[in-house]
Amino acid sequence: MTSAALEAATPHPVSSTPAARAAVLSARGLTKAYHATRALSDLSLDIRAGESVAVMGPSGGGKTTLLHCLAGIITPDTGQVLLRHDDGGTTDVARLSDRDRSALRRSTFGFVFQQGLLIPELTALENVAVALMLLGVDRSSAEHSAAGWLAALGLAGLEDRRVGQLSGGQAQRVAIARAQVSGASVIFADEPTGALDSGTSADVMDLLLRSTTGTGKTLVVVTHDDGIARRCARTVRLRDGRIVSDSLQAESAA
Ligand SMILES: Nc1ncnc2c1ncn2[C@@H]1O[C@H](COP(=O)(O)OP(=O)(O)OP(=O)(O)O)[C@@H](O)[C@H]1O
Repeated sequence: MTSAALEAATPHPVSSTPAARAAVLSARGLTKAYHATRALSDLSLDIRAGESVAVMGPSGGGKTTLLHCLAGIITPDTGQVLLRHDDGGTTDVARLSDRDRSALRRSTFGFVFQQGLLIPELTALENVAVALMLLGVDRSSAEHSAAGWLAALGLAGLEDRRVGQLSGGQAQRVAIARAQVSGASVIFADEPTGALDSGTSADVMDLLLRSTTGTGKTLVVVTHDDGIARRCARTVRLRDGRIVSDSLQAESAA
């Protein structure tokens, strides 16, 4: 697979001009508590367009809560999540209605989780195409785009397999395709390789990076795996809902 093939499969390529390196997502003073548990504590973070950010730290440190706030899956108790648009305008994701946050998640964000969240009754092709059909794209066009993404991720020939007939690594590649087929510009991944062996994990992570930051998109990955974090350009460590370190990798895949 070449990056040209990936770009060809991307229906809405994202600009990678220097101007696009401004923060695409800015968390400002995020606080989130679950009863007596403070999951996030006055947390601020800028994520630049086109960067890969690994979010690490001990269990219970607030990684998933941060990712869910950034992605508009949940709202913080206080603070802002500013999403910058191509025209320079911003939206505070934390202040949108449930309905608008759902629409934003479908159009602008993509998600890859540990289990892939694929629908077992559907084929690989249908699992990817359904993301476009939910946006109103007709079935034939959706399946055409889905087939392009599957091919770009090395899954040509497996389009008609159901999820149970795929290996863990193949299923995660389907999930990567589904996360991006709608033209999402920011991809969120929570332990995307957590269920894979180390060799497969490295391959899937490389594909995730090449298909996202490799084509100008932004990737935020929650991981416990140092090997995955080292492949990202930047690592942010959380503890007790606060950022305790934020560092750039000297060398990385993105
Ligand atoms: N829905 C919830 N209800 C109650 N408490 C929650 C909920 N979600 C998270 N928490 C608590 O908030 C804190 C942060 O959780 P979070 O899942 O963000 O941490 P994490 O760093 O992702 O942990 P892990 O590495 O174990 O997945 C933890 O103490 C957790 O128990």
